[in-house]
Amino acid sequence: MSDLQCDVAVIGAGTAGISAERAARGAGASTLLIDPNFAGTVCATVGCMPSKLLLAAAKRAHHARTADIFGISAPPQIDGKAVMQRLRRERDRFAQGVRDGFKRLPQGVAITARARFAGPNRLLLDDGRSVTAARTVIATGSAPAIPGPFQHLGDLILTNDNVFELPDLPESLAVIGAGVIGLELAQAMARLGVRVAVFDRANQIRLSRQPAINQAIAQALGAEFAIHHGSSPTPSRVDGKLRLDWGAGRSDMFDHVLIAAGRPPQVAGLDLDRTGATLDERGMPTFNDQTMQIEDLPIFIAGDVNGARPVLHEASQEGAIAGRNAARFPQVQPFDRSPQFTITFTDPPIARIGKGPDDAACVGLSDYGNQGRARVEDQAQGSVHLYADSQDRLIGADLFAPGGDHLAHLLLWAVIEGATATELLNRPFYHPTLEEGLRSALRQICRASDTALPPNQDCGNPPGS
Ligand SMILES: Cc1cc2nc3c(=O)[nH]c(=O)nc-3n(C[C@H](O)[C@H](O)[C@H](O)COP(=O)(O)OP(=O)(O)OC[C@H]3O[C@@H](n4cnc5c(N)ncnc54)[C@H](O)[C@@H]3O)c2cc1C
Ligand SMILES: NC(=O)c1ccc[n+]([C@@H]2O[C@H](COP(=O)([O-])OP(=O)(O)OC[C@H]3O[C@@H](n4cnc5c(N)ncnc54)[C@H](O)[C@@H]3O)[C@@H](O)[C@H]2O)c1
Repeated sequence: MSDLQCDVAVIGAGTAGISAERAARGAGASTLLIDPNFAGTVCATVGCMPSKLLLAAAKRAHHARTADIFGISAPPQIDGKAVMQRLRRERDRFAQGVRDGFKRLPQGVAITARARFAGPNRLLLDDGRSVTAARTVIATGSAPAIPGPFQHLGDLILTNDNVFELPDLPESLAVIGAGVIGLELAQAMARLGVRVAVFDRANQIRLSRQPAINQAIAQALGAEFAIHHGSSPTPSRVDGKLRLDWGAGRSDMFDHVLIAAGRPPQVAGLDLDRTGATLDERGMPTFNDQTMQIEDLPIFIAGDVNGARPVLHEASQEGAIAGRNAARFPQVQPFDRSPQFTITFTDPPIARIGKGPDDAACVGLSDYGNQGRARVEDQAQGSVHLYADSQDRLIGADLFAPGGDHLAHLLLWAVIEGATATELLNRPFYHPTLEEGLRSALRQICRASDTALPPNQDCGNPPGS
């Protein structure tokens, strides 16, 4: 079979791979983009977008169910088939957009095959062809880990790969893993009327660096569905349904189990040992996170597959850095990376920004349990913890608060700008907004760091702020 040649081969046509190929080609390299499916990215097909579509339906149901507090009664009728149809209709539009992008690639760039290394400059494709590539970008993503006891349960098992294909909502769902995927999908399903129970082997929620926030998450979400900590239940199939046993005689039956127990990098089958890279006990190479280069090899690694920052905007940026550097190799250029930034789209959302409490000289707390605008909207719960250095400069935040996905962006941008609490307090806060709630935390930081409050701003609060 034929041997293909290129300056830069990109393995994996997900978010990181698409971005890497574009950057390498933009920098003048001849490229190949290799993927067995070209079905669309994980984000569009089975990740970010369908999960947010399910959460959006759940939010509508929740608002309708809780409207009576406003004097409005609208008990929701949930048509599970229609919920899943709308999800797939919208999801398919996003996925089609990605596939349309593949059609616009220059002829011959997209290679439909699975690749593995035969050497640092040589790839073998599963259709018998081979590729001689001066440089390669690995962008093969991650895949759900299925704990051993669940591996033989056949159609009772769901992961993010097939849960969005359900024709109808199940009546009951067990979820293994109280992490990001587990809690987003558990809350969505529960709000859509599914009986949900979440199991996690850890003794507590660990989504936040702030223990008080982890407790608040457990309390708030635990009021909507059962969360069993410190448990790795044993599954069995009984009369076509799933039975879970989790010690001390406790057991329950479910229609399905959704596995959300982490997503390890997809490196199996890549034969990375043929690249000359030193691999750790998990088979992972070391790489520079400012250049995405593996050691001093002509090989770069971007996106979930490097296991460092497994979220979309990072995959996209890492792909751009890797693709550009692959094209320029050996003149690779380091790029500054932005602070850590993750959002879990529960209601309220959970976010981590920048550095955490261990690096902070002072901490400011805004309690959203009685915040004005949050009360107006019947969303008053949670808190924002802001971290600052000794000069009252913001370095990070942890939050679980209404509007948290938006607040998190403001805070991240303030951290990137190096803004101080005083400077932020000196900016206008419209009334009544969720943003106003941040002022308590900012004022606490000014006091703790012995920095003056802005002299031209009132330090009181308008009613309900
Ligand atoms: C349910 C869920 C919800 C999520 N929600 C969010 C969210 O709201 N916000 C957010 O920021 N992130 C979210 N994420 C994470 C985000 O989806 C990922 O960080 C992102 O998709 C990673 O992109 P990637 O390019 O690294 O991998 P992928 O998009 O998975 O691409 C990897 C590609 O590599 C290909 N491949 C694998 N092996 C080979 C091989 N040997 N040869 C050739 N090709 C190969 C695969 O076919 C695939 O196309 C979510 C993830 C999941 C699972
Ligand atoms: N909003 C977002 O940005 C978003 C949404 C979904 C997914 N993601 C990405 O996907 C990644 C994977 O998400 P995830 O939720 O699968 O992983 P995770 O690491 O967030 O959570 C996995 C959980 O499963 C538990 N667990 C593992 N094995 C277990 C077992 N055998 N029994 C019981 N519990 C077990 C762990 O203790 C952990 O709490 C995330 O790290 C994130 O990067 C992001």
